[in-house]
Amino acid sequence: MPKAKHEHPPARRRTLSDPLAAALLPPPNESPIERELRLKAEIDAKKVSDSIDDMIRQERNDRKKSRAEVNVLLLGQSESGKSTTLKQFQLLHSPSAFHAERIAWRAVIYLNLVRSIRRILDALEPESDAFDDHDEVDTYETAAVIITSSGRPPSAILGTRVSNYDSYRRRLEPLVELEERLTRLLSAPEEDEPTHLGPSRPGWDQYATTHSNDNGPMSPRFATHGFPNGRPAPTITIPQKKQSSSTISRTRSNQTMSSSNGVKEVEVHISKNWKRAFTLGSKSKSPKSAHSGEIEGWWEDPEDPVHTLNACAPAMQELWRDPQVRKRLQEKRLRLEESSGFYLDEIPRITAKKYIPTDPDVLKARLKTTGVVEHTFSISSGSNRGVEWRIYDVGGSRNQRQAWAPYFEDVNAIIFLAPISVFDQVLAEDSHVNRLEDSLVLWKSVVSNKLLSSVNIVLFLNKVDLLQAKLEAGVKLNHYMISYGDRPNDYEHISKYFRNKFGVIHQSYTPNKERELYIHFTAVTDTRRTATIISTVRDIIIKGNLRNMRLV
Ligand SMILES: Nc1nc2c(ncn2[C@@H]2O[C@H](COP(=O)(O)OP(=O)(O)OP(=O)(O)O)[C@@H](O)[C@H]2O)c(=O)[nH]1
Ligand SMILES: [Mg+2]
Repeated sequence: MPKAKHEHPPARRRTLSDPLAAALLPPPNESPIERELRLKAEIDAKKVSDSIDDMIRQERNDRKKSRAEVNVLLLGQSESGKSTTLKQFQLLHSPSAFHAERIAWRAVIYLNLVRSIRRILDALEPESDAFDDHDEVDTYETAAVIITSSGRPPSAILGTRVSNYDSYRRRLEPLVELEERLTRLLSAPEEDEPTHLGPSRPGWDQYATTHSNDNGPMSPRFATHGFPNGRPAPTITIPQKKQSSSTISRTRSNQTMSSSNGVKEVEVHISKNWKRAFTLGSKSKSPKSAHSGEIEGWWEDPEDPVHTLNACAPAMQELWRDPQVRKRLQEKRLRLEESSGFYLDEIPRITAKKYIPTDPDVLKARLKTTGVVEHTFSISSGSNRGVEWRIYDVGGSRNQRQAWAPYFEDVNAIIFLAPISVFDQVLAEDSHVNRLEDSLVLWKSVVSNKLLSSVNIVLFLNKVDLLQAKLEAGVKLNHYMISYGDRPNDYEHISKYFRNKFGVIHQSYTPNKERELYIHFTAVTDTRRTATIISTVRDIIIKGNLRNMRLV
């Protein structure tokens, strides 16, 4: 029943050209008794209307409950740990699917390793010092290069010479071609900056499975050139939901634009197809069969990258362990350990012919997200039983952020990731912007967003392991954040400081003063620790959701 019909007629005069207004006007010459009866009838009618409204609301809530659906959006700058958090959700709630995909991460891990080696070699290059000024701040994707040469001691500028440099270059030459090959495999050939995945060389094509493409249209490359074996091409799969084609093309063109700033990196849209494409389907069906040796594996294929890696392993190992190299990296403030460099400590294992990525390897594999990746799973135990969770993982770099807004409307909760170890780093996409400052600005814009006012927000102050390591290495926060003053440069004080800084922004800018903010210190690559946090977060989200539904 339309509400307007039961409201008391307002005192102001209504125009009689409005038939509804005319109908609601009190009859002319109404007696006091008639007026009393009319008002009573209106009050009764309003009661009926309200009870109908209540019923409708209840029905809607019941419907929501029976669907029991929770939409969670992972937000935060690039490299904040969103995709890693999604992997942890997968590992916790669909472990068999996660494990089935492990082998597909091999290419990414290889590329991460090869890029780390290349970055070391570049850093050792004697001429590189000549260009080492402010505009040359290293902004490679997985870079952990922090600051510029300004203020460095002259010894650092001149640099330690690595006596075996030429020999390393020569012995590791095959990796140059391998890096290109892997990049092409994981990228689209027609774009300067890779944005999606696809085998690009005949030797690699055979790694694709013959599954039909169940996840979207053929890629332009497939349409133009075709693939042998009628194999489907992996495609960018930005969910269509609420996204017009213009949004999608805008996303794409922005991705291309970002290459113009000289930042070369692999951007890969994680899709089922991509994972299938690199499951080495025809040769090895699963890690189990590879172990059991029932069927021959990729290691018997001379085209497989493992052979180049395996052959270069001793040289890689020597390079990484060379004290002169370590010294030079220190001078250049290159902290590879913080990014994909962790594979450098595991060279023999990772380059082994029958290497199968472990869970921690997959969690550490770095693959930049473009577009929005959706992952759905049901929780089969505890108070969340039967709830369908839909988690959206977005690309966090600046040119990706315009794709977030369409997801704000339906979201129940946001997990915002702010890495707090990055206080001395600059953005990969803009070397003039401090990463932590960028996170704070982004945080402010999310918490102040009116569309999100009733959305539960959980803040992950992430990468605390790296923060600890950095502080232990003597990096001073107050060199980068003057406001920190002369407080102790230890984890306890600094973590509190960050908690407070983010908390105050929420308090000051939230449009909903009732909203509680949940803050966790996280290292999302750590499975045990993250599993506990995830289960707490799940409960918070479910409770908050029920509370919100009652308020509908
Ligand atoms: N040591 C450590 N590494 C982390 C942590 N969180 C994420 N990483 C690593 O940081 C890198 C970037 O993480 P991602 O999850 O890919 O970052 P993202 O937010 O999805 O980045 P975009 O897709 O570019 O938006 C990966 O190599 C992760 O393994 C952490 O808490 N500790
Ligand atoms: Mg990501």
